[in-house]
Parts: sequence; structure tokens; C-alpha cells
Amino acid sequence: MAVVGVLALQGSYNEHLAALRRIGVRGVEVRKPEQLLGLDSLIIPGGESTTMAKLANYHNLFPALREFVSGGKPVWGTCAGLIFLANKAVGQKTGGQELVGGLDCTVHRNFFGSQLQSFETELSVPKLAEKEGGNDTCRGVFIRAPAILDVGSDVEILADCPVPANRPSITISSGEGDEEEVYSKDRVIVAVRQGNILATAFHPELTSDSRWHRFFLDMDKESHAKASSALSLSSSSRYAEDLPKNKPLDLPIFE
Ligand SMILES: NC(=O)CC[C@H](N)C(=O)O
Repeated sequence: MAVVGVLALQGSYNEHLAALRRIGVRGVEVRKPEQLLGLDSLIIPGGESTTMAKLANYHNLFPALREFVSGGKPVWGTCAGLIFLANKAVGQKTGGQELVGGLDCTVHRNFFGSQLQSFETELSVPKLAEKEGGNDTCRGVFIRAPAILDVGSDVEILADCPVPANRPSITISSGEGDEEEVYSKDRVIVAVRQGNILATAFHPELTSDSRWHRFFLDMDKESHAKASSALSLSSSSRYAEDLPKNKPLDLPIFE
């Protein structure tokens, strides 16, 4: 069975480990560079990206994380994890923060505003439903969430959402002397895939809908299938028996 690492420096790593457990997959906590060796895939959880970057620096994790991402194994960043994976982040604290990079996009760290502007909404996710079944929508839990302002041509958009009317106006400036510009589109991207990289601005691990975790595990199966055509792959139905019974799929869970 695939060994899924979860970066366990800070943030919602326990919730990801619990979400993996619910579908019968063992996650491994990762805090040191050498713990990345032997993993099949890696989840970088949400939390606070500046703090997480300081801790990652302290543990000398950035070179190993970059190597892991460029090595082609599946990596999923949720929220702060999305910020880690972006090639460019705006709206950073003074002095900026180190990024792992790899995902060809520009992310705004606190696009939806402060903690008080955290919200939940139904997201239209036809590509997720096509692959993993279930409704065409999923519950998006956005906690002081980032959003993706633009993406490169290799990036597949999996979900976007309307820009909330109460959101403070966002001035986009990288702090590197770029022209300042106000984000004026009425929708913003919140989930993407680029090859081995999956990124969501929201927190699927805080809901009982395990489809995003299954989607990610299927990326791992795809990469193994590429590596060895001899490997026979089971469909996602293997998880069906683990789905919560008599329980709506998308209610937030607290464990
Ligand atoms: N829930 C989250 O991960 C929030 C991320 C936060 N906006 C940051 O800058 O790190």
C-alpha cells in the first residue's frame, strides 16, 4: 500500500491523517528531510504559511521538499500548503517567505481577508465527481484562505468560486517593484492540478467527504501505472466500504 507522508510541522496535519485513516490509508508524519525518502506521495497541510516556512527552514526541509516535488511523486497542498507549492505568492508579510514552488501560478496569501472572513460554500467540482463519483459539488471550508490569481497553461482548473462581495479589495503587488493592480474578476480559482501537483485553497480534511483524498491517492496510482504497466490498479470502489454510512458526505467533521 502507498505510503503517504503528511508534513507535520504545524497546522491541520492530524486532520489529514484522520481523513486518510477513514479511507483505510496510513499516513506518516514528516518533520525531517530524510523522512521524505521512501514516501509515495506527500500532503502539505493548511496552517500558517509563514510559520510553517520558518519551521521548514529550521529543519532544513526546503531542498528536500523541492527535490520531492520535482521528482514527480504526487504532492497535495491545502491552503498554506498551496502557498508553499506556488511559484509566486503575493500578499506576504514584510520580508516575504520561502516557497517550495513547482506549481505554475500566482497565489494571494489571504485573498478572502482575515480570519473573520472565513466561510463555507458549495463548490462546483465536476472533474472531481467524474473521477470519484458523488455530487457535482463539494463543501469548501475556507479559513483565512488564499486563492489563485492566475495559472500557467499546464495547470488544470478543478474549482473556482465567486469572489465574496464583503471581501476587502486586494491590491496585487509582489513587493519587488511590480506595478500595483487591483483584482477585479468576479471569480477566483481555488483548486488546481498540474501533473503531480494538486492544490486546494480550502480544507477537504475538515469534512467527511473523502473524494479529494481519494483523487489524490488515484494520482499516486496513476504515477505507479506509468512507472510499471505491470501494476494492476483497482478502481476507487476499493474505498467504498469505508465511506461513512447514514451520514451526509460533506458535513464538517471534528475528531
Ligand atoms: N488555513 C490556512 O492554511 C490559511 C493560510 C494563511 N492564509 C497563510 O498565509 O498561511
